Amino acid sequence: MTLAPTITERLTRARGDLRMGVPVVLSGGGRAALVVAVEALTAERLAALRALGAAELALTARRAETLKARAYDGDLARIMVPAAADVAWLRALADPADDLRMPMKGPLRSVREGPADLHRAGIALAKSAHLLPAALVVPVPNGLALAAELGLTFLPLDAVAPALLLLSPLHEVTSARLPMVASDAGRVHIFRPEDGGDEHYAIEIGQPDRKAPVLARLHSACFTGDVLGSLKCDCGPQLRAALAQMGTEGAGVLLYLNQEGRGIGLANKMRAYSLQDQGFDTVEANHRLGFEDDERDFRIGADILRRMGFSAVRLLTNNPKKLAMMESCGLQVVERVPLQVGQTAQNAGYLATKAAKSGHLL
Ligand SMILES: Nc1nc2c(ncn2[C@@H]2O[C@H](COP(=O)(O)OP(=O)(O)OP(=O)(O)O)[C@@H](O)[C@H]2O)c(=O)[nH]1
Ligand SMILES: [Zn+2]
Repeated sequence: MTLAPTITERLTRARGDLRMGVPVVLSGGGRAALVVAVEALTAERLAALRALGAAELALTARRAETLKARAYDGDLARIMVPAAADVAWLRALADPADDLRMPMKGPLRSVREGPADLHRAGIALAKSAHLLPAALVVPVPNGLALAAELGLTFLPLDAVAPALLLLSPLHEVTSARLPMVASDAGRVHIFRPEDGGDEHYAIEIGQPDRKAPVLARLHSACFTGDVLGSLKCDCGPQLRAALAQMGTEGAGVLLYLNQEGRGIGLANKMRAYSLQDQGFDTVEANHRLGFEDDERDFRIGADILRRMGFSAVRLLTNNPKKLAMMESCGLQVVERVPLQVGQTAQNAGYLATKAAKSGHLL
């Protein structure tokens, strides 16, 4: 039935549901479970969920490590939720904000038996909704009937798992001329993903030759650096220096990718900043929150460049992962153009950590 939402469209709905605290139904391998993001869970919903059965808390192995909980499933841990546990207990396990003030949260008992695929999908969904990567999972006997009865989004795992890995196709919505400080000959293109996710922007300077390597920059959104002039990172100066170099050369493309906080979203980045004020570095802070160092999908940048007609780039970056990803997406990187600007007393530690732990080139 062509009017029914596709699996990708249902995933987008599911992200909205999770952000509101509404459970979704995940089903696969003859099992089904209600899944809700801990960050948005209310006491009323928790009570209603517990009336349906025993709950398990799915956390990433990164978060479990800080909590000293066993992660029998490799990349994640399934924590048994005691009968007396309330929303505050669950939140404290999901959110590291008070870890140092209240380090003893256990003893935590992890589930060892049975598959973790529904839990894994729940965590992936919470991450993609830019919520803390923690999901409450309540097994139910008949997921499809329950979803129909309660009007919940129903997600079959065999379709969801591959869809979560796919890059949603993007298309250009519109473009317009934009004279800028860096160049009079600017044009902003808006690209929209078909899955209803965040739009991304391409800022084209001049009229770059599609047959020659283009001076290109993949810039990830940084509200604090780009807009507020934060001294904690180098994003704002990098943004302006990249545009200035394109202006001087007369041609280039800067992609402004809405992947705030290396893909974890602004709220989680601010949580990471609070942890950094407690003494953790940029990588440790991500891990304590349950994220990997870098959750960005650089395929988006390669896809947009290709759609604009480019096949080779001179890439402005210090990040070797961006170079590797461009190449693996079929874009030839003929040159890495270093972009070292904006060093401050406040970001020296941040830049040193990126060089030491994330392989950034100096
Ligand atoms: N999670 C997290 N994100 C941060 C932090 N500081 C900056 N960011 C984000 O990191 C991203 C910076 O991206 P880029 O400018 O592409 O930096 P990069 O990966 O170092 O690569 P190049 O600048 O190309 O060398 C932006 O999305 C920022 O919002 C932090 O401490 N934690
Ligand atoms: Zn920044």
